[in-house]
Amino acid sequence: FDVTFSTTSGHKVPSTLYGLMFEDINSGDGGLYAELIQNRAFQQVTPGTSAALTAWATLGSASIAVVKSSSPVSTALPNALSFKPTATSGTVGFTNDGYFGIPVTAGWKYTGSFFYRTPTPPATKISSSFTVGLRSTSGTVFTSTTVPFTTSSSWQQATFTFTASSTQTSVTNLFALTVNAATIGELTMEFTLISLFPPTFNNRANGMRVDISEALLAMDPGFFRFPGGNNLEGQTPAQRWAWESTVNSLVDRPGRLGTWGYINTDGLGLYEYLQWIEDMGMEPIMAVFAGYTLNGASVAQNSLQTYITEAINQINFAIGDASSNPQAAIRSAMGHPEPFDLTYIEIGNEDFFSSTTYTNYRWSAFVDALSAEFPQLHYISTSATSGSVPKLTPAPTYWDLHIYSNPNFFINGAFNFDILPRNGLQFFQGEYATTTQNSGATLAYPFIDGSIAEAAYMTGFDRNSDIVFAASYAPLLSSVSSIQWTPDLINFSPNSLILSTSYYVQKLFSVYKGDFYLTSTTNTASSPVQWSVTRDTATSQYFLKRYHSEHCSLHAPIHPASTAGTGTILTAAPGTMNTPTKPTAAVPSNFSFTAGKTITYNAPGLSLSVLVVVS
Ligand SMILES: [NH3+][C@H]1C[C@H](O)[C@@H](O)[C@@H]1CO
Repeated sequence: FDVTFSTTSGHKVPSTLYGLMFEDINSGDGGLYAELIQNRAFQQVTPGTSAALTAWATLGSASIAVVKSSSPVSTALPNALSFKPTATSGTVGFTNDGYFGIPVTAGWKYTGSFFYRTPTPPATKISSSFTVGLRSTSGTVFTSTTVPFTTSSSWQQATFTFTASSTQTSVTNLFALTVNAATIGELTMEFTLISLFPPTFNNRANGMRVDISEALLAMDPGFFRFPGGNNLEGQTPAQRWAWESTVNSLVDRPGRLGTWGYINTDGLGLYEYLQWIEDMGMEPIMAVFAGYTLNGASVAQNSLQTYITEAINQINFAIGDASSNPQAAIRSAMGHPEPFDLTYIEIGNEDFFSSTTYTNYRWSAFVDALSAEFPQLHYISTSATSGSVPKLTPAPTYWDLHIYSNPNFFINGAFNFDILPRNGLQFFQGEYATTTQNSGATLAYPFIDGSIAEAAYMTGFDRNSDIVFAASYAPLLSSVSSIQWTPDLINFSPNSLILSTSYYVQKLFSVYKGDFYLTSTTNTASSPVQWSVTRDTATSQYFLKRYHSEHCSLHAPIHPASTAGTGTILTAAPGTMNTPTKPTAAVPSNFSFTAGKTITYNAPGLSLSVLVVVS
């Protein structure tokens, strides 16, 4: 195929063109959010049930149960772990097995804390010490430290650190809190908010996992859509993601039964999201609950004001003036006096499942009220997973559309945006992924056929980035041990990541998006080769991204001076996927080539190549 491209005509590429969509779908607690202790505060559990003790077990001669504390540590955290030795000597205590394991990594400084009290302290106070540490399930202690205590009926908070001196290949490890029974006899003590963090990204307290953050940072992501997705909505209004329950101290956060059927601690709350997004250099696309819930119901028009006010307060938490606005004052007290950067607000998620209420009143009620309060922000309307541009009043200027399909759809869809009107409406491909094979078979992990098909579709995002301002694969993350939606861009275990073939496609397009799209000859839809050419003005590099579904060569004239070029190619045999057992079955490789007046480049089928030349 001959490709010619202009070095002058084209259009700017928005910095937000490629980014990340996130919600807690087996991906927040135990994933991006770095807390290592599962069920750390017994949130939203029923005392006395075995489920209330998820992840906890006794160690030695002791008994434990979750109780409703007679004097809770806070209103938000009414429950506590009641612990009682059942012997008067020996080491006794309890353990937590983490989120499907706990990594022990040499050099890591772990930071922990817990609240404790003695509901009925002895007349003569007892002073002793707890030992906290990490150990194998067979009792080998990898690291530990001691925390002195004196019995008291009021809650005390202990803080501690310890450092691991070895790296354990197994993650089947335990956090243990023990005490010498000889010192306290059969005394009942209560514990809650028992927390342990590894090193976090940018060393933030209550922060995010380093390896996941770094893998995402390597994608040069332009934006971060949060907190959902379905997890924004909940099954009922009472179960929605309510921002106010996710801020202030961890003792003030009750947690909630998330949309995906497990309890969210909300330790990853609005502040942590915004701080991490800022640390990662991304633009937030912050969603507000808009009155549609996943039981199919919509909040009635005359009951919306509560949620409109909640959305206004959520935005003020992010960008309000801390000296005059109470929600902004919470942000300031948490450590960020200055407003966060915020431009985009999404009103709801996939609201066209509600058929009429978004069109009839919910969109206009929210966007009229919010744009009156915050005229400087951009408001994104949502859609169902397909469908035409929504008929909304006021007409949206930004529209989020989602598509999950098979390789053929994405290969045939490379020109889907070329035919759309240039009338001011900006598109956000907020969720997309190859979820099935062309046969319809579902995918446990992305596979090269689907990832390369996504690349064909993404050449369309480059070419139409005058009206496509953002695009993100979904879902972004999932634990390998607890999965509800496949495939995912990245899967993770407690100490490893599986970067999928689609991860590499997203990374190549995002890292080489440049800042200016150069008009080039194009192919036709469903062709076996699609390409896009962009330029990075600062480095005067040209990026030629090419998707190949079959072997062919491509000739591209390169303007003066270029002699040497560097390239990256992702290719693999049909059906190849990166999995927990074969995490690097398909990874990109780099090469160099001689540039000149033209480039002749042969690429195998099922490949994505990026050719970089300096003009
Ligand atoms: N049903 C998908 C669409 C919704 O917005 C997400 O929560 C789900 C997984 O990405």
